Amino acid sequence: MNLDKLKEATRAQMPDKRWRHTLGVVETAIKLAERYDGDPAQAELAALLHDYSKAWPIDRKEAVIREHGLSAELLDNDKELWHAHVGAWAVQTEHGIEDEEVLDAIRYHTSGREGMTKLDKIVCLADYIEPGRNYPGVERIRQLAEHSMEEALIAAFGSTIAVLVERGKRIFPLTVLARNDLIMQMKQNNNGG
Ligand SMILES: Nc1ncnc2c1ncn2[C@@H]1O[C@H](COP(=O)(O)OP(=O)(O)O)[C@@H](O)[C@H]1O
Repeated sequence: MNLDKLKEATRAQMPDKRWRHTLGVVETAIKLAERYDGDPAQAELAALLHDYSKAWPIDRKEAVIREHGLSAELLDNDKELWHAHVGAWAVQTEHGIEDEEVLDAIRYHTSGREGMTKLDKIVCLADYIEPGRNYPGVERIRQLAEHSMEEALIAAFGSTIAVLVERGKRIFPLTVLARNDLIMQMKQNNNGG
């Protein structure tokens, strides 16, 4: 696999603004991998590809979900969640990406999930805190990320859930499960020393 070709192919899927965001996520994911003993090359690849299908027309994303048997549950939930699953399918199909950890990190980067792997955490958190992000509370999440990915993600998921509640929108339950699971992990780590 040629990383430069993959970069060009990814860039071609999206407008410049989304590409700048992608580069910010790549930079941040590499830093998090270095800080938290992850694999920087794997983090770079997953971050590069995380929004691969974000800018695709909604009909194209829906067709992939229907025609290729992706989680049907997605169709009943916020369309913002679709690109993560469709993106994992697309990079596997179009570019032969077979690293399941990379595919899962792409698939769950928006919602999170229970039992998040280190790579899931790196990509999801990098997406929340890359330098181009500017939303209320982002500075606190960046600060938490200096010492704990789990604490930072608990705050990040909390802020997403709060915004959705504020707007009267439905919440895809996986994010609640992800946050609960991270809180449990923190408690166990604190008790276990
Ligand atoms: N649990 C959830 N339930 C419903 N919508 C969600 C949930 N988690 C995230 N979202 C939606 O997805 C959006 C996240 O998109 P964004 O942060 O732009 O992701 P990306 O990195 O793919 O650009 C949020 O604005 C929110 O509307």
